[in-house]
Amino acid sequence: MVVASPSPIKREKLQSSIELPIIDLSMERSEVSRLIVKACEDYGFFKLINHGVPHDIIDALEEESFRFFGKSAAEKLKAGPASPFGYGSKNIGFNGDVGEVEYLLFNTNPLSISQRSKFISNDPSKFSNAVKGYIEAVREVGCEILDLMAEGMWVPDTSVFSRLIRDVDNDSIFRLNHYPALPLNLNLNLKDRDTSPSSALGPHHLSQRIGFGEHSDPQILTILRSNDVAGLQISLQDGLWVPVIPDPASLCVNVGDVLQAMTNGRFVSVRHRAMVNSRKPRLSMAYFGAPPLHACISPQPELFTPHLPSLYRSFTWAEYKKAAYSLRLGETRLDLFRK
Ligand SMILES: C=C1C[C@]23C[C@@]1(O)CC[C@H]2[C@@]12CC[C@H](O)[C@@](C)(C(=O)O1)[C@H]2[C@@H]3C(=O)O
Ligand SMILES: O=C(O)CCC(=O)C(=O)O
Ligand SMILES: [Fe+2]
Repeated sequence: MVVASPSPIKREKLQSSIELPIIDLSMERSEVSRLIVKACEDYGFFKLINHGVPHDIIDALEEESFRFFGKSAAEKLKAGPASPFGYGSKNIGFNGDVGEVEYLLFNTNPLSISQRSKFISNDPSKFSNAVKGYIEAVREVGCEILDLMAEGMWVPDTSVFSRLIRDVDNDSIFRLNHYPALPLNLNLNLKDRDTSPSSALGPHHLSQRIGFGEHSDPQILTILRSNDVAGLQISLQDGLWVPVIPDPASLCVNVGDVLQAMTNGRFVSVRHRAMVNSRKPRLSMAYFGAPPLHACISPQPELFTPHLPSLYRSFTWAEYKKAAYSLRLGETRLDLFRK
């Protein structure tokens, strides 16, 4: 029997907020590709500015998302359960993980979005157009970033990564996460105070509650946009969590497990999590670019060196996905595919 996680209240050492590398997509191409490669090697994460996703597309989706999450629980449950697509609350995946989050998960196929929207909105075409418009725009950014990565690593076939998420059979998914603000009684609960001097939690030094527990993303890359509320943290060294400064104008890009394997470990799929630590609700929208199920994933031979031969065995995305979905959120599943 699967047992739910214990209480998500945690007291841990936090490093003060860091500024991730900020990459301006409007800069000169070879410089952008050099900076992206460096960020993916050093952090596995970066922020993208001047990304070209129109503000009205982002605003429309934010508005539609808040409209949905503002509905009554009974109304929202009509869009669930998330098995795997649809509405979910607190339960994440199928293996007992829980967090202070509610979410909508979609397959990025336009037809599937139209059908699902009927259970989500009173104006399904308005909702589905907002989701489709955003996904289309963000996928283009994803393809561009993947091409820039290949160029920056001197991989001759520069579409080797982007081809996988452009494929008509790509298995990409899209997620809207809503982290409700803490109820006032929890916000003021003295026993939840974090007295650690290194706490970066703001003036009240409240202990944090886990919204979305620590994990790496299984896919190729993730593009995440959030409102102006803090919550995302990344694990740079073992046991040290670093809060990411929220910036609604930028997109936060991170390397997924598949890209770590394809780059033979040169890029890192970094563990991250989202906390609920605010009096304001947090909304994040995450595009997870994934290959077709039958696609064969293997490290790029150009990235082998005499000191670093192939680290991972070849596998299909279907094989990897099956392993990921059969394990807990925090599992380091890519290790199962090491040679
Ligand atoms: C516990 C789980 C939730 C998850 C599937 C998994 O079994 C392990 C990976 C989890 C994750 C993390 C990134 C994405 O948010 C996600 C949609 C994904 O592809 O892998 C989630 C899965 C989920 O919430 O269903
Ligand atoms: O909401 C966030 O900032 C992070 C969510 C996340 O990591 C995920 O959905 O995989
Ligand atoms: Fe994630």
